[in-house]
Amino acid sequence: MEHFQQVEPFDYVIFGATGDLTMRKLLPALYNRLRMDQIPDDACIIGAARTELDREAYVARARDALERFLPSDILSPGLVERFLARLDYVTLDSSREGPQWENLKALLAKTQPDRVRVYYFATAPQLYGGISENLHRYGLITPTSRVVLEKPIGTDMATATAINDGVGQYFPEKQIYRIDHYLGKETVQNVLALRFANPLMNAAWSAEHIESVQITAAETVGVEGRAAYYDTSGALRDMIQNHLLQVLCLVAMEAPDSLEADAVRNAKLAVLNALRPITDATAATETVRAQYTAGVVDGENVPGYLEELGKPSATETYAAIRAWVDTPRWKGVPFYIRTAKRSGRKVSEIVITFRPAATTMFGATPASNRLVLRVQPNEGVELRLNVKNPALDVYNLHTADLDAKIRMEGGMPFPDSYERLLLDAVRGDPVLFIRRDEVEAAWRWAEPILDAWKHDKVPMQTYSAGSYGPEQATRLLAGHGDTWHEAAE
Ligand SMILES: NC(=O)C1=CN([C@@H]2O[C@H](COP(=O)(O)OP(=O)(O)OC[C@H]3O[C@@H](n4cnc5c(N)ncnc54)[C@H](OP(=O)(O)O)[C@@H]3O)[C@@H](O)[C@H]2O)C=CC1
Ligand SMILES: O=C1O[C@H](COP(=O)(O)O)[C@@H](O)[C@H](O)[C@H]1O
Repeated sequence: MEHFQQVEPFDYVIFGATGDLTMRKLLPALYNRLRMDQIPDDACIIGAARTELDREAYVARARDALERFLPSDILSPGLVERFLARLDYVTLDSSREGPQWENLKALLAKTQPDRVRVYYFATAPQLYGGISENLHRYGLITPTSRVVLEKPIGTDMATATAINDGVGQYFPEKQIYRIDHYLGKETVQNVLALRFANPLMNAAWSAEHIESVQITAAETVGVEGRAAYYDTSGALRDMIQNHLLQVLCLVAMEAPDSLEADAVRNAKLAVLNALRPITDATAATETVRAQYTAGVVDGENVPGYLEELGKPSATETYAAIRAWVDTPRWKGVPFYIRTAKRSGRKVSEIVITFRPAATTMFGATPASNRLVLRVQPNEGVELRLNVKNPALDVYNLHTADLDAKIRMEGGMPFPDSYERLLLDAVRGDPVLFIRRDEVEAAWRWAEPILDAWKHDKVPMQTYSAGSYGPEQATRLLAGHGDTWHEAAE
């Protein structure tokens, strides 16, 4: 099915319907797709949470959320009413059995039983198994049901296994959609287009021509209202184990046979399985962890992480890792990954540094070609080339950047990544969702790093809020003669 077409009628049940994610991301995303005429008028969206609310009260909350989180120019009163008319709500403690489930059953019984049903778990992951069990107990899992699992899928292998087993007992793997919103980003999907639709790139995409790869996701925000969650997570679990490893997989994988979900997932899995383990013995040389201290971000004084938290903590808000993909294609190529809260700039990007030309023709060695895939903001692709300096008669080189901006038609903003993913679950297209074995392979690599950190094999560094991270992260690259690419303003 074409992705701009209307999807078939569906029932979307959101567990955690009063929460931050639903209000800030899910309802606005669904509204936007209704606005683009991708959601049919007989679709139903049912919120479920413990808070006692009737339908009207929930609709009022949803209206507030749309007004708060969507730009006013896309909020037309008629469309908002059309969207809100699709909503319903059940008060439900989803972790317990009880008569409240019959209310949900009654709402679902209003539509055809063979309609697509999406159960979206936007609540604490410890509840996922119990919700699945209750959906089964009350006969709500149909052959056309799908379940979308929000991150985090565990905090380590054991908890991930428990979550996956809990859900997997009632839903077969093909009905489970583990969301990673980075895969919903257009510019992340573009990695495959750039690599495999351009023979020029494809031919140069290996250790023979590539010297190093950098993957950065830095944010200016701190932990905002999510300190309780974040302090049990930290930068590695929050961003690297999932989002940045997924990006790394797309950069490093072999060409899949097709864009079918399992072909792409198998290719990603092969990369995860080829990641060189980082052990207690190597963690100190291959990883850096740090916490931000007070500083200035976007011209404003901000407190340090520990002050914000109000208690001591060993949770990192910055992580940098030198990873190695042990396949013939990537022999000797470091993959530098870093993520930060309270960084000097919000930027997510992939930087490919090519090996310099082996020529003495121009005197000095020409600069390395560098390809920057700007995931966000200022989405685009930039290629640094060596050209002759036209101001001089002699062959003096300087660099020039080819800069291709990736823009939506009419200058519209990029759709939020949740929009595409929410409807892919309705379409039954899992290609941008994570398979269980990928989650496990990612934990297999990440967990020993977390263990080494827990046992203080790697000292906790600090960095000022508003800076680009600790000095030790600069040294991580300097050993290989590399420097971090800091995106220009
Ligand atoms: N917020 C975000 O930006 C992101 C969140 N996530 C993930 O999404 C999930 C939800 O996060 P978030 O919205 O921030 O969390 P919130 O704490 O804001 O919301 C949790 C929701 O779960 C409901 N809930 C809690 N216990 C039960 C229960 N026993 N039965 C039914 N409903 C229950 C709460 O409602 P009530 O109290 O009324 O029951 C509330 O609606 C988490 O897994 C989180 O890690 C992932 C990425 C980003
Ligand atoms: O999953 C998460 O991602 C966001 C960053 O997402 P982005 O699309 O703005 O790059 C991060 O703030 C949050 O801590 C994390 O849980």
